[in-house]
Amino acid sequence: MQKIVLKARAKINLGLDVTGKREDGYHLVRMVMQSLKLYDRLEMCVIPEPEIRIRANLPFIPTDQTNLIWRAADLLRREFRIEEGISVDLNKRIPVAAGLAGGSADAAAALVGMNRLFHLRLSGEELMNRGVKIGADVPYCIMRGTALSEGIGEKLTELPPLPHCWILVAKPGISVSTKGVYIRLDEQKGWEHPDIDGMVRALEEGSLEGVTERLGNVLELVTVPEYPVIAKIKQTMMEKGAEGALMSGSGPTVYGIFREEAQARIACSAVRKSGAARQIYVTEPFQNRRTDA
Ligand SMILES: C[C@@](CO)(OP(=O)(O)O)[C@H](O)COP(=O)(O)OP(=O)(O)OC[C@H]1O[C@@H](n2ccc(N)nc2=O)[C@H](O)[C@@H]1O
Ligand SMILES: Nc1ncnc2c1ncn2[C@@H]1O[C@H](COP(=O)(O)OP(=O)(O)O)[C@@H](O)[C@H]1O
Repeated sequence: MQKIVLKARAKINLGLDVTGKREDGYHLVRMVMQSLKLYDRLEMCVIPEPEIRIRANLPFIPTDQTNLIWRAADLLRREFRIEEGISVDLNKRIPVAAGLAGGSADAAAALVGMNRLFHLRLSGEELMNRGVKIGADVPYCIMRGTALSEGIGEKLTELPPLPHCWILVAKPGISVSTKGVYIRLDEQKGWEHPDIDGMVRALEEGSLEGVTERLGNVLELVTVPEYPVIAKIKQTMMEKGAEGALMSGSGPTVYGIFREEAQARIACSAVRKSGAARQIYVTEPFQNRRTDA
């Protein structure tokens, strides 16, 4: 049986602005997205039984229909009337419910895997159109690299790569609901919008400083007052030499951007010592777009 291995990359939001709301409750966003080298590993193979079988290395990851991998496989199995089943072995390394799009990245990888295993010949764009039915960030997780994300997350524009740097990600041991954070943002009277256009220009100029001085995420307006640990981690990272630090997505993960690996590692030890987070990784931007959907 043919077996394929895929890497599902985590993402961070360098910029996240909310500009409106659709009638179905989804928010209109303007986000600068960046993939990370941090990844989950998926091993996929076709099985004769008409089932979607998922196994995961961590006990708390759902392996039933609520797993986004299951939904991705089911979507293509139904559309293409595939009779065989699929087995997926998930090795999860991306912190879960963290604002790092781990589930969306897994779903994106599963779509790509199904496309290859069953020779469906769908283009990247065709996969992205299906991906958004699973989650707003799935199309971006198919594209990867540095991108501007608009609409609810499905309108994507490729951007020049983030200049090389080191990224420290730290997830505090709290859980926040993405839906809840967006709903609570609606209670805010208005907010200062992050300079997304300026960040795009900085990327075009290849200026890391231009990016780091514009890091901004309006969802922090909801989470930072409620969870002081987020501000605490940001402060520790800044004190240890980060060029900038921000919460990713709906949180609670905080990342810091460093010019040198050694600084990132010192900051990593400081965050660990402070007890503010246990899941902490030093990683780098991942810049390869998916060319082989
Ligand atoms: C906040 C972000 C930023 O990149 O990332 P995460 O924190 O999830 O990583 C995304 O907008 C999350 O995208 P994703 O997690 O794929 O969203 P979905 O599963 O489609 O939606 C979860 C819930 O979030 C809300 N939602 C999501 C996206 C969006 N543009 N507007 C919304 O209001 C909806 O209430 C929805 O029910
Ligand atoms: N493949 C998956 N990996 C992780 N979580 C998943 C997956 N499929 C479904 N989930 C569920 O989705 C929730 C959010 O997961 P995740 O994608 O890691 O969050 P976020 O979008 O905030 O990064 C989890 O609590 C989990 O129950």
